[in-house]
Amino acid sequence: MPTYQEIYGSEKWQEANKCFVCGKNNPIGLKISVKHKGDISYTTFTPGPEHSGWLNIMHGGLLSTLMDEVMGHWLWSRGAPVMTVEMNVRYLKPVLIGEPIVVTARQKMDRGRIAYMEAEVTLSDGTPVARSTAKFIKTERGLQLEAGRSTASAEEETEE
Ligand SMILES: CCCCCCCCCCCCCCCC(=O)SCCNC(=O)CCNC(=O)[C@H](O)C(C)(C)COP(=O)(O)OP(=O)(O)OC[C@H]1O[C@@H](n2cnc3c(N)ncnc32)[C@H](O)[C@@H]1OP(=O)(O)O
Repeated sequence: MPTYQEIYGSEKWQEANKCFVCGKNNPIGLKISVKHKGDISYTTFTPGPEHSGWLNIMHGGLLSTLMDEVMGHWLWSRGAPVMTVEMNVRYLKPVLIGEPIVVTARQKMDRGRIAYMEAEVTLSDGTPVARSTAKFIKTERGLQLEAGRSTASAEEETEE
């Protein structure tokens, strides 16, 4: 089986990437790009009406999705293929439709197989609007599932 670097690092994958958040070729996706600087990863996003929950307010689930993604990219881009196992989210202020936001993530602690991450969403003037802490597990299980194996056979796989 190819390594995750071979799959996810290749141009071919960039084309095939159907990730709802970062896939450039997902027609209904958010199509964000995550950047990395020092010990943080970040992205920017401006919600449109299609990202609403309450009228004129960005859906909170999408704020969580963005934080999950940027925390995930922090780890992937630093050599750890991971899956999210836990997330806690605090919504501080509503984000209005059309209001640009910045999503930033960093690692709090690396404890072997589990990475403890934190993320924050701010408005462009720096006002915090949401925060998250999360745990990610280092695993290539998602890749095994992607390669067409069943969940049951992936569960039998112990070497990672
Ligand atoms: C080349 C670079 C390209 C870069 C460009 C690519 C970019 C690409 C970016 C993608 C960014 C994605 C961002 C979205 C990320 C998702 O959306 S991931 C999808 C959502 N998450 C999932 O689907 C996970 C579902 N859960 C599972 O599949 C399984 O539960 C898991 C996580 C694989 C764990 O399975 P398992 O290994 O059988 O679990 P288990 O034996 O119970 O636990 C293993 C160990 O972890 C511990 N553990 C498990 N859960 C927890 C927990 N919640 N807390 C603490 N410990 C825990 C256990 O205690 C155990 O510890 P030990 O006993 O070994 O000491």
